[in-house]
Amino acid sequence: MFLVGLTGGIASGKSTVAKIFREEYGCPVIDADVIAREVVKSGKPAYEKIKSTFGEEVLLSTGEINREKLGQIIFNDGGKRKLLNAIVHPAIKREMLWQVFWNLLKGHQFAILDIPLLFETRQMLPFVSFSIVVFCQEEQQLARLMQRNDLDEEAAKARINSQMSLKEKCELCTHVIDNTQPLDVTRSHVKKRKTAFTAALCPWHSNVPLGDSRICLPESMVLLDAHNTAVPPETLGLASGAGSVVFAGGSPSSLGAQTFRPGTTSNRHCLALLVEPSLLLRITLSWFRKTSDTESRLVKLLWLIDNGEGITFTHGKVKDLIIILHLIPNSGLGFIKKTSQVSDKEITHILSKSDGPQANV
Ligand SMILES: CC(C)(COP(=O)(O)OP(=O)(O)OC[C@H]1O[C@@H](n2cnc3c(N)ncnc32)[C@H](O)[C@@H]1O)[C@@H](O)C(=O)NCCC(=O)NCCS
Ligand SMILES: Nc1ncnc2c1ncn2[C@@H]1O[C@H](COP(=O)(O)OP(=O)(O)OP(=O)(O)O)[C@@H](O)[C@H]1O
Repeated sequence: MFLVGLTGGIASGKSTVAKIFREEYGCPVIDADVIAREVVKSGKPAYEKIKSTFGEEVLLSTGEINREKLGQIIFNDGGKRKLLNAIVHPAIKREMLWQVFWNLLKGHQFAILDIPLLFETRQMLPFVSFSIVVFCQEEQQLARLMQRNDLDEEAAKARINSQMSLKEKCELCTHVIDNTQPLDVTRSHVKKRKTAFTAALCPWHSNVPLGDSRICLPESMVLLDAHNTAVPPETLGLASGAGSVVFAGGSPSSLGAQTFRPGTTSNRHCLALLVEPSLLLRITLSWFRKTSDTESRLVKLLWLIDNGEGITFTHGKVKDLIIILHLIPNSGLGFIKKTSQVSDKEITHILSKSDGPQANV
């Protein structure tokens, strides 16, 4: 599975384009604005922090956040905006990764992440393989924003100026969708992009971008086991291409971090086995089936993804089957590591008995 970041300026047409992807092509769209509303609902941790940081004056009589009031504050004060972002953005990122994971389980080959601040915060940038900027002219943006939100020019400009300019974003993205014309023209641009993304789907392992620092995950990891002896060359290539940090060691408790030196084969004591997402999925699903407490397991899994950590099963004679669930652009899902003696059949058997992760790496 790969992810496509959809961004632009305020009111440049992201939601309009996202709707076309979703309704006309059935693409899953994960919308940061929608999530941003969910995570600040009354009672949620972010809500409590907003209340204590900004005071009761940003609440409605119902107790919910007064979005208009909070908007007036943060779009006119960079310091306050930073405060709000620091409260809300981690929760948005977490929920986005959660939804990405669900879409993966549903078998979607790619998902669109609609993120207005993709390039400003850069939080989700490491996860996207492509980025689309929805572009329109400055005067169109201003007019559309004033009309849609019923804002005067000054208020609309404050919102526009709180973001990176559209021109700058166009230089950072991989694709631009021109939304300066009537919607039918925009629709035809979306169609072209959809076709390009579908064409980008190829066997997951041959689709890993090597050496492109912009779209590789700097923090992507491969887990290596010091007791094993062989490193498949493609794994080395992948690791070095992705600028990976490699963890090496003999057991989960003795795993120590060491930086992988791209291009060297000096770290001989390891076996990192890449498997197709379908196998990973089967393993993951078999794990979920075994528990009535699926939700908390998923939360934990998400945490592990979020933190780029692994999961260790310690059932039976195999002690170090380690599954790394780490989203790698273009690559499917991540890495699985197991000891060389274990066959897939044995893994299935072990997992059928396993009661889930016993220790985190
Ligand atoms: C300030 C809030 C309460 C205003 O709510 P309101 O309903 O008026 O606007 P809405 O949430 O629909 O956002 C509209 C657009 O404003 C822009 N925007 C929103 N927050 C920000 C921000 N912190 N910085 C710059 N632009 C922003 C985006 O382009 C977004 O699409 C709300 O936007 C918010 O909670 N923002 C912080 C969370 C955030 O950064 N959201 C953007 C998604 S990453
Ligand atoms: N091609 C177009 N022609 C005319 N109006 C358009 C066009 N595209 C979008 N609009 C209008 O412009 C406004 C902003 O569009 P939209 O809500 O899609 O922007 P957005 O980038 O998602 O905004 P935000 O950053 O606030 O989430 C809407 O009222 C929409 O109907």
